[in-house]
Amino acid sequence: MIERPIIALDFSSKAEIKTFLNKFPQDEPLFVKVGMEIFYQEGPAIVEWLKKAGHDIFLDLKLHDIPNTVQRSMIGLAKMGVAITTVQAAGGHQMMQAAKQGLDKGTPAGQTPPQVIAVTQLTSTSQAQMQKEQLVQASLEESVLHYAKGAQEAGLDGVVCSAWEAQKIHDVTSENFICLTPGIRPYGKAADDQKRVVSPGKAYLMGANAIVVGRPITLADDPYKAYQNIKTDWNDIADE
Ligand SMILES: O=C(O)c1cc(=O)[nH]c(=O)n1[C@@H]1O[C@H](COP(=O)(O)O)[C@@H](O)[C@H]1O
Repeated sequence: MIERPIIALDFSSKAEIKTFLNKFPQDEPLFVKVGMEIFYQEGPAIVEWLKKAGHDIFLDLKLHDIPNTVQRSMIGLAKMGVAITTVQAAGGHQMMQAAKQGLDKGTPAGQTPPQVIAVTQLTSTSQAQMQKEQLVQASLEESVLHYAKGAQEAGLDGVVCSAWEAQKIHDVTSENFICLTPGIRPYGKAADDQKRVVSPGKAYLMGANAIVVGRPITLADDPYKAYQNIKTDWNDIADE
């Protein structure tokens, strides 16, 4: 289990991230998510800068391409020294294997390769939407479980999913197969564009191994307080 909530740094510039992180104690190492929004603005330098400040990085670029392209991209990504990265499960078995091979090949000697997890069905997707837009006849849960089994068979470390699916994923894979869950909302907070939302404590009870939280922290009046409250909810139940 990753005890710190992973904070999604969904900002469009380093300056905005600086302002945001200045609201946290400067000696507190965080686990942060660098996603497409900031990565496409600032490039790998943002990862380097956050690492230097002592933070662990989840680099979420959701790779999805032919196996050769994904493998070669992962060789480059592995040099950035991040803890976790992502691919799209829909890219298929061979692509996921290629991602893992690329990370193993690209990781400098003596370092541990990043863990790689597969995005299943986005937490902003509802079952009705999935069936209509992706022309999938299965239920959303069946689709997520199918992707999770495929990711495990391809040698990946886990999946990104909603907490609603986490326990069943563990049942069909293993207890240590990572279920990293976004779509986290403390009780009473707006779901925004998310469809499958769960509170931090409930996510733990439902089998999540890690939570990713963006707007409930980044848009809070007091981000550090919001972070601490979420961390307490997530850890308190986990400690019981
Ligand atoms: O891969 C992700 O991180 C991800 C997958 C998913 O299914 N749903 C999802 O919300 N995310 C990410 O998790 C974060 C959630 O942000 P908030 O909805 O603001 O808490 C965003 O950075 C999303 O990109």
